[in-house]
Amino acid sequence: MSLFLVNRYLGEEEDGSISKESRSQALLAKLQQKAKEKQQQSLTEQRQQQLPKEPTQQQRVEKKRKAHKDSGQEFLHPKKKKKKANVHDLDSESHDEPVEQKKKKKKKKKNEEETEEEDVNDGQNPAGGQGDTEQEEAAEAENEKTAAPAGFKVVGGFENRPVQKVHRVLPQWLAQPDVIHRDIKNNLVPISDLSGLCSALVKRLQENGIQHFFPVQAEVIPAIMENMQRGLLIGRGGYKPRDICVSAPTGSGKTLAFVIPVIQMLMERVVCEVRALAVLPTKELAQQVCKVFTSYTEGTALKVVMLAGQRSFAAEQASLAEHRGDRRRSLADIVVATPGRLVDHINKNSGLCLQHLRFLIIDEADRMIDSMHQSWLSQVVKAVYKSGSEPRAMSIFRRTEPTHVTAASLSPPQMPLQKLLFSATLTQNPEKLQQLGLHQPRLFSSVHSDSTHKQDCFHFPQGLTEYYVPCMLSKKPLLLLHFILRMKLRPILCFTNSRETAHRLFLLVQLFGGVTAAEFSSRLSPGERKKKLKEFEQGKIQLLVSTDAAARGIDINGVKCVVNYDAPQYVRTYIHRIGRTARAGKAGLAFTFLLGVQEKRFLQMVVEAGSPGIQKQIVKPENLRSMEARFEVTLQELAKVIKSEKAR
Ligand SMILES: Nc1ncnc2c1ncn2[C@@H]1O[C@H](COP(=O)(O)OP(=O)(O)OP(=O)(O)O)[C@@H](O)[C@H]1O
Repeated sequence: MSLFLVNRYLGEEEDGSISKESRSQALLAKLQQKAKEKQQQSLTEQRQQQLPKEPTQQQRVEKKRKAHKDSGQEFLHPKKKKKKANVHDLDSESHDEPVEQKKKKKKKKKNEEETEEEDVNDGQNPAGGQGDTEQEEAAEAENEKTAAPAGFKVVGGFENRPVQKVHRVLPQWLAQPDVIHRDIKNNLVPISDLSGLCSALVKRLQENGIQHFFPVQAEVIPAIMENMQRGLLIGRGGYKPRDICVSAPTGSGKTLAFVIPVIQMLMERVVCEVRALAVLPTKELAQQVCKVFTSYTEGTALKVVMLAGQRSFAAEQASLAEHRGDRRRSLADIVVATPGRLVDHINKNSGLCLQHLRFLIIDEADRMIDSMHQSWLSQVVKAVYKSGSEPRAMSIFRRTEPTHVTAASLSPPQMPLQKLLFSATLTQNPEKLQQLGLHQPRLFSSVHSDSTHKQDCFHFPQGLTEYYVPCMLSKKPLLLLHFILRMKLRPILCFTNSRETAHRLFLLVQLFGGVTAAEFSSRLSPGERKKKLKEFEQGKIQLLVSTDAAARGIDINGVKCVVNYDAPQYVRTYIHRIGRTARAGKAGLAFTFLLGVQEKRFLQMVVEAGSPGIQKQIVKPENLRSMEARFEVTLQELAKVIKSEKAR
């Protein structure tokens, strides 16, 4: 039995009498005939396509007939006219003068050539017309050039259109944030107006001199605490609470906006477990936030531990948990950490258990997003959803890693993990924020950005006055000395772009004399840095020359003036640097020294970032003259000091 039946096409006549050869010839002839037909069809199609552009011969004749009628001249059909012209030429040839004859001969020859061309054109002109005027001839010649050779389709008609600008459309949560007032002084809210705060916390606030909440605190604290009625274990209505993003100016009080509600919500906890984790980019910032947490947990059972590498790993480990036999007992409710050290503790299984984590606070969030390549967040999330040692039946509030929201995924009650993001320069780039895996985020912002707004526009502290000082490179140190010694602007926090510049400038000012100065950079140990900051805050140091190590988040009381000795390259750096002054609604001054070549770009950058206005401050050369001689001597001394430093 055959499995397959193959039918072959044998042509229309399935006559076995016809030989194979003649059949194939017949087929070939048929195909050729079809190809010819197709060719002709495509030719007629092309002609038809061009027809609307070119009037038909009949239309042209009609048009001419009408024109001649209007002018009262005799009308001749183009073909007849051509014939007549030829006859006339021949006639005149025999009667004209010899010179004229020559000319006419030449002309005739030319005409003949042209007629030949026309004939060729006629043969190929799809419209089939014969040009009467030179313009028509030119047009037909052009047609000949562009007409497709038979059987080919000419591809074309492409234009160079300008590319349309793509307008950014922000997701609704980013485009329509809960607005925070920028004006602190006129929008203070008495602490008694905020319900839900326990009396111990209110008392602590008052002891720290806080009678009113700043606008950011008045908005964000209730938003974090709105899940409180359900306790820690389930979000409102059984749903996972929304993550919260806060973008508010430098010095607007963002730290207390998360410290207060987190403490309030953890206050009622029964078992000590790590339930809040605050991650900050630097040791100094971790220390600062840890200090605030410690201050407000005083008198409560809550314990705060810092993991930032200030102490040895073993010491940090010991502060996290204690082990009795095979039982582990957590010693920390709130952990404040830098990402590197945190990952170390997670990986080395040092006793840090994050399975009960309720709040993940990401301060200086935009900077933390930039450090996402360290994958600290994915490690934290992994540790949070790690299955515990307790039996499955016991863990009623067992956590599963978040997936798509479905009825099934929502049905078992889960202890929620809520992310709280804070920054003065929070990115509005949804792609970047997406990296944080936010859950139905809610944005609080002092910048109301509609969807068409320029990307990343920020608000500056209201009490801040910005200046730029045009200067020459060689005069920069003198300018700084002029600001401290003549204008008596102190204390000054001065920023340079490198630690070498910071060091030399510090040495120079110290050698010049008349002012107590210090440097703040990675040249110093963490202990030394801490000491310098303290002395600066206490007024023992009048000029602190720093790298960007002190640009972000550092809260130093009483900085009246910030000087950008080196212009910052990025607008975020500028905002954070100048944000070390004019904090908590106070006034402050910011000066930026600009070389001629830097002016245009810098000013444009600052205006685009949303600066309310930066003013020009000119320091006349004669104001610096009296210090110049001393300055020259100091420079020589500086060279010696640096040489000896290098030798060492
Ligand atoms: N309600 C308040 N009343 C009085 N002072 C306050 C209040 N809230 C905060 N402060 C003070 O304001 C200063 C700035 O606060 P904080 O450091 O939290 O600002 P920030 O918004 O985090 O700034 P940055 O963006 O620079 O980190 C601190 O010295 C803080 O003690």
